[in-house]
Amino acid sequence: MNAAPQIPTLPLNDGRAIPQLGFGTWQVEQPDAARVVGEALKAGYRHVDTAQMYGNERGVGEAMRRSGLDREAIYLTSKLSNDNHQPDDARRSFEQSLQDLQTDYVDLFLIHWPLPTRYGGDFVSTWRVLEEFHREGRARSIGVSNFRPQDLDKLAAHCEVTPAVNQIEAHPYFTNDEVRAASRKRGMLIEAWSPLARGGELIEDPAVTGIAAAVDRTPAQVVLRWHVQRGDVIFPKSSHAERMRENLRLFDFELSDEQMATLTALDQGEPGRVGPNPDTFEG
Ligand SMILES: NC(=O)C1=CN([C@@H]2O[C@H](COP(=O)(O)OP(=O)(O)OC[C@H]3O[C@@H](n4cnc5c(N)ncnc54)[C@H](OP(=O)(O)O)[C@@H]3O)[C@@H](O)[C@H]2O)C=CC1
Ligand SMILES: O=C(O)C(=O)[C@@H](O)[C@H](O)C(=O)CO
Repeated sequence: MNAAPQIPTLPLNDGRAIPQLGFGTWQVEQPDAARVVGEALKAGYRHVDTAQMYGNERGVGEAMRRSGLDREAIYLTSKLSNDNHQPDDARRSFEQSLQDLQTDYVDLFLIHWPLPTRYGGDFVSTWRVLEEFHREGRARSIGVSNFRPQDLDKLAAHCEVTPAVNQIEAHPYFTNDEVRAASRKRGMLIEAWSPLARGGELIEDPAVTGIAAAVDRTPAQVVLRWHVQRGDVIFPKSSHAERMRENLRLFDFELSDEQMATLTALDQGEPGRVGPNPDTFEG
C-alpha cells in the first residue's frame, strides 16, 4: 500500500473535514469494484464516492476490508437511491448500504436527486430521516446532490440540519455557477461531479491542451487543478491505474489567474451538461 499523497482537506459546516480529492465509482461495476477501488486505495486515494444506485457498494466494502487500512483512514460517501425516498425505504436501504460497505458508519450520506415530481416532490420527509442517521452517528455528515436553489430554500424552511455539501455537475463546459453560488451562500461545500466532463471532448479542447503544454501537465490534470483552485471537492473516476495516479498529482503545480479565466470562459451553459438535468431527472 502506497503512503497516501498529501491531499488537502476542506472544512464542512458541521465541524468535520473532507479530503478535497477522492475517487468516483459510477460505472465501476460490482464484479470489478473490489479490484478497481482496491487499486485506487493502493494508488493513494483515501476518499471514495459511491451510491446505492451504482450497485457496487459490496465491492467498495470488500476493497476497504482487503486494503488493511483503518476504517478511519478512509472518507466514505454513499447516496440514497431515487427508489428509496419513502422514510421506511430510506431506513432499510441505509442499513443495507452499511452492511454491504462492511462498516457501521459512512462519513457522508446524500439524497442523490431531488425528484421534483416523484413522491409529490417531498424530499423534506426524506431529509428528516437523514437527520436521524446523523443524530445516531451512522452518517457523520449529511448532504444533498443535484439540489436546485428552490430545493435548498425548501430544506432551509423545514429542516434542522443544513446540508454539508451539494454534489452537482460542474466542469469548464458547464460551470453551473448559479447553483454553485446559491449552495455556497448557504454554507455548503460544492462537490463537482463529472469533473472531467466524463473524459470526452473537454480534455481534447485546444484551450485545455494549450494550457497543459504550457504547464507541462496532462489535460486531465489541468481541468482537475481548475476545480481545486475553485475550492470544490472532486472525485474523478478511472478504471486504469495509470490514470488514477495521474489524477492524484494535482497539488504540486498552479494555474495562473489568466489560465483559470480561460478555462472558466469555456462554459457553454445548458448545452455543456454531460449528465441529466435535475429539473426533469426522476430515474
Ligand atoms: N451525484 C451525481 O448525480 C453524480 C455523481 N457522480 C460521481 O462523480 C464521479 C466522477 O464523475 P464521472 O461521471 O465518473 O466522470 P469523470 O468526469 O470523472 O470522467 C470519467 C471518465 O473519464 C475518463 N478518465 C479518467 N481519468 C482520465 C484521464 N486522466 N485522462 C483521460 N481520461 C480519463 C474515464 O475513463 P477510464 O475509466 O477508462 O479511465 C471515464 O470514462 C462519479 O464516478 C461519481 O462518483 C457522477 C455523476 C453524477
Ligand atoms: O452517477 C450518478 O450519480 C448519477 O446519478 C448519474 O450518472 C445519472 O444517473 C446519469 O447520468 C444517468 O444517465
